[in-house]
Amino acid sequence: MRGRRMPDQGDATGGTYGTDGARPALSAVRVEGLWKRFGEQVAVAGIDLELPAGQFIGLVGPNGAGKTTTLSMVTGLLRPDMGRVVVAGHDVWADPTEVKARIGVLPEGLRLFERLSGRELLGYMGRLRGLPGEETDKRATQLLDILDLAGSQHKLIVDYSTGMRKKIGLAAALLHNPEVLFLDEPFEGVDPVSAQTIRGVLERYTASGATVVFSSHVMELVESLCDWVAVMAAGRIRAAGPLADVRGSAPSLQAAFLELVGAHGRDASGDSLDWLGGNSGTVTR
Ligand SMILES: Nc1ncnc2c1ncn2[C@@H]1O[C@H](COP(=O)(O)OP(=O)(O)OP(=O)(O)O)[C@@H](O)[C@H]1O
Repeated sequence: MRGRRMPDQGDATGGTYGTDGARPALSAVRVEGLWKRFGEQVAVAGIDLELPAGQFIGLVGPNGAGKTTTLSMVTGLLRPDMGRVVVAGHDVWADPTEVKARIGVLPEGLRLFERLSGRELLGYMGRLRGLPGEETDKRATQLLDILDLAGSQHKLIVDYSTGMRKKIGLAAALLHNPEVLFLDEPFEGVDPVSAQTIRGVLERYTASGATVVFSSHVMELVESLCDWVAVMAAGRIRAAGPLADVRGSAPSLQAAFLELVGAHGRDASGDSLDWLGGNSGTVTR
């Protein structure tokens, strides 16, 4: 079986099963019957999902699949139309303070305090999280150092590059040592050296028992990083489970993904783009 193939209607029970079929004792996130509609557009169509704790989890899907909307609802940034989310044992909407103390979030299009320096931002986040000043300073120094931001720590965030913004956002999300870290496209705009650094930090973090949930389009990255994946398309979960189970007999996660999301019939080698390229001739009026 390939992972857990989800039925087309959003009525799966959402359990997570290991390859031996055993149910793990702990789940970091439990999603039940989650729906979100924007006008006529159904962004998330009744998903059920249980994400195991202590794993590196990838949420993958094509553009518009509903990944950001799902992560926003799971992290308490967007209220669902229907459904329930439990993170680290607490209901996200009934018990938001408990949940927010236990999670870190790096959202898509992260808004930062542009007129603070990177170091000041971490100082501010430490206070917000109730950390003692000395502890904040120690952690900030280590994070800035490992993320190669020490040289830019006194620069204003407005002057940071895209990759530097991702890294300072990640540092801010990790500062309070959350149980579960949610990252929306964390590697977008990040150079390969920084990506390797971020990867090292996250691997170390999950090795200590914490959970990372991240969304990405980059299958090679997901395949090399994740222990567990959920594939989403058109607002529904198409498959979820340990990476090897979801990949099944396909040669790569990319191949399995294309099959799962039904990306057939978009072959660009036909004549539908016959005007594109050097041999197409010029348009005459
Ligand atoms: N605020 C909004 N208002 C209206 N429609 C929205 C809004 N947010 C998302 N949508 C729609 O909901 C659907 C899911 O969008 P979402 O951003 O969750 O997808 P995604 O999987 O994160 O896509 P991408 O990989 O391109 O970022 C899309 O059709 C999108 O147009």
